[in-house]
Formats: sequence, C-alpha cells, structure tokens
Amino acid sequence: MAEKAKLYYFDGRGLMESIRWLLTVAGFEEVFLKTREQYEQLLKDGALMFQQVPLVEIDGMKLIQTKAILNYIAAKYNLYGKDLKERVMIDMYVEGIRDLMELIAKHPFLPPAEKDSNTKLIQTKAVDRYFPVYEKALDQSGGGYLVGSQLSKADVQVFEVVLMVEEKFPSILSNFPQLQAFQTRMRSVPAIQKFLQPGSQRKPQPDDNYVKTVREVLRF
Ligand SMILES: N[C@@H](CCC(=O)N[C@@H](CS)C(=O)NCC(=O)O)C(=O)O
Repeated sequence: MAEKAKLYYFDGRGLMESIRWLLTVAGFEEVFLKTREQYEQLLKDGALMFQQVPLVEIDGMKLIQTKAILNYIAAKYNLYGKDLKERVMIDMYVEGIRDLMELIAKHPFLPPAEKDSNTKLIQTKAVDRYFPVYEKALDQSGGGYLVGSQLSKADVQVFEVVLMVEEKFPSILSNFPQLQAFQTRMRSVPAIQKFLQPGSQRKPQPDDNYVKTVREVLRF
C-alpha cells in the first residue's frame, strides 16, 4: 500500500485545510508546528523551498505552495476534469472561491478595529459576487457537479468555503436553492460525511490559541 501523505502545518485550518479536504479519501498524517524550533528545523533540513508552510510529503516528494499541492492531489485522484476545457473551468471556479476564502482566513489575524468591516465584506462578496456564479454553474450543469459529470476539486473547495461562510451567516444560502441542494449532495459523499464527523482531521474555526501559535512560530 502507498504511504500516506504527511502534512506539516499548524494545528488549524489556514492554508492547509483545503489540502486536508482533498486528501480525505486517501487519508493523511500530520505534524503540527507548535514551536519556533520545529519550523527552524524544517528550514535547516532544506524542506521549505520558500521558507513557508504548508509542506506535504507525498509520493517521495516534498511539496510546497498550496495551489501546486492542490493541483497535484486533484490530478492524482481524478478530481481535475476529463480534459483541458473542464480543467480550466475548474481552475476558474477554484480561484474565485479562494479569493473569498482569503478574506475568511485572514480574519482572525486582523486588528479588532478592522474585523467588523471584514465580516461585512465576506457576507457581501459571498452573496453578491461568488455564490451567484456557483448557483448558475450548478443550474446549467444539471448533473449535480460544478463542472462536467464527475466530482472535481472545484466541488470540494466550493463546498468547504460554503460551510465556512455558513458558520458566520447560517441563513446565507436561503436565496440559493442550487447551492442548498449541492450542499446536501456533498454531505452524502461517504468520505466527506466522515470528514464532517466530530473527531475527524477537519479543523475547527480558528481561536486565539491558533493565532498565538502561528504568530510565535513565524514571528510576526
Ligand atoms: N504562496 C504560499 C504562501 C504560504 C504562506 O504564506 N505560508 C505562511 C504560513 S500560512 C508562512 O509560512 N509564512 C512564513 C513566511 O512567509 O516567512 C502558499 O500558498 O503556500
């Protein structure tokens, strides 16, 4: 049996969470960075090409750069469309949702005075800009997936972010029936169902401890 991927990151969502989502079927193990020394050791070992995590050891390689890692996993596990035209659509949908995700990911690190306006921005961008695109895509594809006739990394990443936005705004999908049905379908995919169970490797919303650890390890 192939070795499980090994993930090096903080014990929290951040940039690694989408990678965890994509690897949920294959399984993975994790090393959590809790101290500056662990991070410096990785630097000393030459494991971090640009001195940054996420780092994923997979198939005998040490991969860095989140998008490159996501693309590799998607291609490896057949989550990247059937041809180049599907692939570029998947990439477009993914890049859109990653822009929204960025607003969510940076939120816990913002100064208190900027939090309210960022919360408002997440809501407005979700409702006015991003969700309508995915609603229309699902309506047009008709097959339950955003692109083509099979599950892709676009479905997984959009689902991940929809859940994150819902954590902040529980009724945010009320005017998006396609996204509601999509969410129900995604929840019934066995690997996803398992990942959503308490005690899985899915990370909770970031708390003060997570922010503190990241700041201490990276010194910012
Ligand atoms: N483009 C990189 C950005 C990675 C990144 O910013 N990682 C942060 C942790 S979330 C880091 O390691 N920062 C340390 C630094 O930049 O010195 C990616 O997407 O993987």
